[in-house]
Amino acid sequence: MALFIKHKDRGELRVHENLDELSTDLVDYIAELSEVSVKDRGIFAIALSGGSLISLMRKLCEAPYNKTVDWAKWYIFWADERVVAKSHADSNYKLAKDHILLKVPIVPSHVHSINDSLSAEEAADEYEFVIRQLVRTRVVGVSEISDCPKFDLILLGMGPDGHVASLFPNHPVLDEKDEWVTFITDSPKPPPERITFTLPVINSASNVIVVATGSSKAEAVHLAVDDVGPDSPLLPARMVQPAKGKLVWFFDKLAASKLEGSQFS
Ligand SMILES: O=C(O)[C@H](O)[C@@H](O)[C@H](O)[C@H](O)COP(=O)(O)O
Repeated sequence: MALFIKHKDRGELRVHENLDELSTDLVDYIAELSEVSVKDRGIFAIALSGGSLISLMRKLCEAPYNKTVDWAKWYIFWADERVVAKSHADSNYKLAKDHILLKVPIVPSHVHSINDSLSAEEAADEYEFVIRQLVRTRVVGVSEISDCPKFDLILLGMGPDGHVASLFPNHPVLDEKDEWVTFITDSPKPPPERITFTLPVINSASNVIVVATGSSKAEAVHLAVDDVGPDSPLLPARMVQPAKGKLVWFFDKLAASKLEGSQFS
């Protein structure tokens, strides 16, 4: 049975028995956030990442969600993207398109992916420009506490090194304060060229979900969530701290096995 825990300062932790249970809870929670956002703003602006997260979201294409979710109100973005052609197997856009976007009635003009004919730097600049236009028209909300966009939901996976989006440990882009979207050309996880939302944008969202599964993530989950003290490495996942928004972690038992209390091992 799943265990839901309110952590004193790291948001809500949801630990699941297995991937099937996690996936069911994840899509149910996303559908709930969509409903609330559509009721409040008439829009659900959601940013995706790549990795296993997308296959864990596939139940959204099935009953009841394929009929009950207000797909026409969804606007899709990417929290990070690999700078490759949209038809390339490494493209986060292609991953989401093949598994989800083609299978639900999302309005094609609401899907905002990067321009794959540009360099990483140009693609990041242009993507930020696109988001700025959509903030101006309030398709994307605006944060009350920063000049950042306020996405209704940002969905992140986490690597075994604790990276989220394309924010890797000890990389200088972790310090980026001014840009909304930036680029890297030296990603330790291939492919090397990527664009990514910066931490101020992630931390201005109304809701952030981080999904981590499997035993290879257990140490990073411990470092990202537990009170490990200042001498431990500061992982990008630990720097995910929405100022006003709600943070929810979705783990399976393996990823949660090194969390303090170790009731999950
Ligand atoms: O572009 C990417 O590489 C992804 O956005 C990346 O940040 C991913 O979400 C994590 O690496 C976790 O991936 P897994 O869930 O597949 O381990």
